[in-house]
Amino acid sequence: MLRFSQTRLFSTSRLLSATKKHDVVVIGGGPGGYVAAIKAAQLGYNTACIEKRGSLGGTCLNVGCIPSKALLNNSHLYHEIKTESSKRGIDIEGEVKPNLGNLMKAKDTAVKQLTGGIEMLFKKNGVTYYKGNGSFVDEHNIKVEPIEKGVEESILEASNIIIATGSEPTPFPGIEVDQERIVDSTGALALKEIPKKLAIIGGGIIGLEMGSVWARLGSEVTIIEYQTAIGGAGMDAEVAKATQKFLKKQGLNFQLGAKVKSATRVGDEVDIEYEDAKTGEVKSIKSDVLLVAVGRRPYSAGLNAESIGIEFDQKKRIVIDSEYKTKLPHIQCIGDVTFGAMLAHKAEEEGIAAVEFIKNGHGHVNYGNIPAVMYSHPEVAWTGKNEEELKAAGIKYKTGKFPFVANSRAKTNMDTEGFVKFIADAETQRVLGVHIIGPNAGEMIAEAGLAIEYGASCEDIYRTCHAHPTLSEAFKEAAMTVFDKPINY
Ligand SMILES: Cc1cc2nc3c(=O)[nH]c(=O)nc-3n(C[C@H](O)[C@H](O)[C@H](O)COP(=O)(O)OP(=O)(O)OC[C@H]3O[C@@H](n4cnc5c(N)ncnc54)[C@H](O)[C@@H]3O)c2cc1C
Ligand SMILES: NC(=O)c1ccc[n+]([C@@H]2O[C@H](COP(=O)([O-])OP(=O)(O)OC[C@H]3O[C@@H](n4cnc5c(N)ncnc54)[C@H](O)[C@@H]3O)[C@@H](O)[C@H]2O)c1
Repeated sequence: MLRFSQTRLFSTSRLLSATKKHDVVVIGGGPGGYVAAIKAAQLGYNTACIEKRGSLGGTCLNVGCIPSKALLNNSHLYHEIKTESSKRGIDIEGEVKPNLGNLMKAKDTAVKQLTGGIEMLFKKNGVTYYKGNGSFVDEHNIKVEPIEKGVEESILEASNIIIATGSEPTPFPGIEVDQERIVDSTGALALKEIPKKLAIIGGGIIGLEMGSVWARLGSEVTIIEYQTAIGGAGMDAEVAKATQKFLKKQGLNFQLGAKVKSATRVGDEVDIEYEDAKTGEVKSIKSDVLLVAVGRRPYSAGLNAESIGIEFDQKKRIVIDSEYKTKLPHIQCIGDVTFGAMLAHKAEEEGIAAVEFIKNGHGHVNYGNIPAVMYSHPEVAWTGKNEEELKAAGIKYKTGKFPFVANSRAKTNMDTEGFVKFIADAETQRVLGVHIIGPNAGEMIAEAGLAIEYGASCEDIYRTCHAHPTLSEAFKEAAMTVFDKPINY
């Protein structure tokens, strides 16, 4: 009934002439949506993906993972060259200075190449790409309002629909983002000059990654965080403490347990007022730029999902069941706009699983083993459980740690900050969680993921031969320390 009454909104002839039929229509071309679309096409479905940004890849490739990692990598190189060259035996004549224009150009090139690459993959796999805003007309029809001039509006009729509309920065009530002096993560990735002073509200992953970038380039960075620990949700408390310590050594300032009351742009400065959550003392600082990074919230504006009865929870997440189905079983939802960690690889996994549910009636994502990586230097990475979670669940565990200062490769690389920490079941030795601070921790954590997925014990890991001299030997030795003694420490 709904379907017929709502299609009357359009003139019949226009609807018929522009209606295109697809087996699967994906709304949103981010890591969740584009992966789902490619997988669906590979499984033989006539598939379309609607994206309104003008380029594929979503938040991650356009204004998230990829541009931030480009800036993190190159600012790290700059900082290393400037501060470490001479002790590594490289003499540099003249001043080493950042070239912000070229730094941004390198970032933009990476973004362009990778987003363009997805368009190629769509072509290769036969996914039809609609550039425009997708909104529900009824339970099976989606209107595409094109972003390009001269392109006709389309109606897509779909047997299966996957919503993957992502997330957006959570606004801070009363603080207006102008993307110049008061910025969100998108603005922080494109500053026109290096701020002398950068204040950041939020000591989560975005705050710490962007704080690292600009501190390396010369900004005096102050992080104002409401909690008494940094790192956001999921970071093991011991790791969070150690992370704060190394970031402090790198020049980042921290105001923890601090409740921001207001931030106002005054000319070319920002006045920020915050309150010590314990004492109530009100303090203020001035900065040239303020980054607001207090989390992200699900995004579904312009989707018209409410009109067809899609259910939302109080946090505006689309409610789904274990097969990613919304209240309407042919409409699934994945990625940032629904439950779980807001991470690109989590969205990708869900994209594949959702399509497999359509095809085979089963799919799989292990939410207990989604790695998280903070791309500071050293990197911070973890997967599985942290100590706090195991204590709360009453599970008996043992921990073991091996520092990179005792690892031969880290030593030869003069890159010894950090450690590998294992958490294992006290009785069975089964690995429950791994938490790493260290060079290339983001790569190393994949080994932990595999171990947890296959139910490996610490012994399974330390009896596996690891090449010498590699950083991964620290991983092996950390596994040894849980129930045995390490060799090199
Ligand atoms: C600065 C920053 C750094 C990050 N770094 C990392 C990282 O290193 N690793 C990591 O795993 N995660 C990172 N993330 C998080 C990651 O970007 C997200 O978790 C991921 O992009 C979510 O994917 P998604 O497909 O669910 O949504 P998104 O990537 O947000 O994509 C959704 C897409 O849907 C489109 N859309 C929305 N509504 C409609 C509509 N009605 N019609 C058509 N199109 C629509 C949007 O334009 C958008 O392109 C970072 C995020 C930020 C902000
Ligand atoms: N490397 C990565 O994987 C990566 C990088 C960037 C972003 N992301 C994802 O993007 C999402 C958003 O990142 P984020 O850093 O904005 O969120 P976050 O949730 O990681 O951290 C937000 C921080 O802001 C603090 N905060 C909230 N309100 C505050 C207030 N009023 N005053 C002071 N502090 C306040 C919180 O306590 C928290 O520590 C996260 O889910 C993250 O997973 C991932």
